[in-house]
Amino acid sequence: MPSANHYTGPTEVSGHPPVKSQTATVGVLLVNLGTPEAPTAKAVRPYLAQFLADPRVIDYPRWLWWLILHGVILRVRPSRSAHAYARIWTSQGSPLRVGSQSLARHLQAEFDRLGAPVRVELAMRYGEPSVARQVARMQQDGIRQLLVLPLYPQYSATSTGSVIDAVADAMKTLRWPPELRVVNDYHNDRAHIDALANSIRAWWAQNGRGEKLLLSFHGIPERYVRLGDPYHAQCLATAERLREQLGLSADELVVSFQSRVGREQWLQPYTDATVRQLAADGIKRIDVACPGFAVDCLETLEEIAMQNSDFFREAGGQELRYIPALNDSRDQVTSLAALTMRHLQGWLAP
Ligand SMILES: C=CC1=C(C)c2cc3[nH]c(cc4nc(cc5[nH]c(cc1n2)c(C)c5CCC(=O)O)C(CCC(=O)O)=C4C)c(C)c3C=C
Ligand SMILES: [Fe+2]
Ligand SMILES: [Fe+2]
Repeated sequence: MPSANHYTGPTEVSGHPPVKSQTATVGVLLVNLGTPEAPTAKAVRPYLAQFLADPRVIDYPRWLWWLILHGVILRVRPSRSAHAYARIWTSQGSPLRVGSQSLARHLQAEFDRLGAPVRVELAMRYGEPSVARQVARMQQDGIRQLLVLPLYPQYSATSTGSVIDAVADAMKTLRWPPELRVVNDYHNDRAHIDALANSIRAWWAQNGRGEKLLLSFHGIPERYVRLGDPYHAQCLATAERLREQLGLSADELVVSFQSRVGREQWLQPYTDATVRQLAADGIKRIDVACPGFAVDCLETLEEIAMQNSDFFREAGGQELRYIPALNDSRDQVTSLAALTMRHLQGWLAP
């Protein structure tokens, strides 16, 4: 296809076989967190070892953290986590992997439909397929312009920042790296907020509305925010935009932070304490959405839909209903395609 991306040369370098003429396309690399290969302690251990050794995730002095990680955490957490993964594992594998792959396929189909010469691939920050593997593969296939889209709507150094590190490391290994762009966040993107609002409205139309809508975001240590991480502010901004779009009063919407690990203070209010408090306040039915997760995973399907649902009922509530993530829905695909096209400006022929 003749376009700004049509790469034809060099066809011959003196003394070397001709380089095959090929149509180079722009590459879009979706990156999600990663997930174990199986819901077993044996498979969860190396996943957690890589994840929790990342200094972007836990910034304690390396030697001290190494002792705690290998001496304590990796002895107990893998079997506990494996048990949680086993509750949500599907016949096709981990929901995070299955959902992310499906989203990548749908996004590729959308670019094909639009006639945009864009190649979409998926990488995992931890585990396989790694960022390094996918970047190298795309470069070998002639990708000369690469847009990285971390599947995290809100920027945090612990998530998006860590993806940027991995991409930078991958680039270091290439003699001729592609031109590079990175989507930092899309927490306030209009089409994204519309997609979230539409999915919640559609879910209410089918299931009725609870007394409160709880938006639960993944937490991070509160100290990281004090050091300059914009994550907290971006979560609150997403929640506020969503509240406006849904036409809810401040009282009808509650924001909380989940998935705390360790003893430090994380962003508050905590989700588990919040659902218990709502039940103690006499609320019988709450709906929970997790707008920080592009795709359903352990943290939504197990921690929210199972664990926190139990907490709510144990504290006197009747029903906690989880509203699924956007996953590979039409709205998610079109909003991410539009976001991507904006970031590709100048790389695609008009
Ligand atoms: C220990 C520190 C952690 C920080 C900081 C953190 C930030 C963070 N995580 C996500 C997204 C996901 N996290 C997931 C699982 C998960 N997260 C942590 C720890 C931290 N996360 C652990 C140890 C785990 C593994 C499971 C467990 O043992 O509890 C997942 C789900 C993965 C899956 O396989 O389904 C996601 C997604 C974000 C967005 C974020 C910062 C904003
Ligand atoms: Fe996490
Ligand atoms: Fe969790």
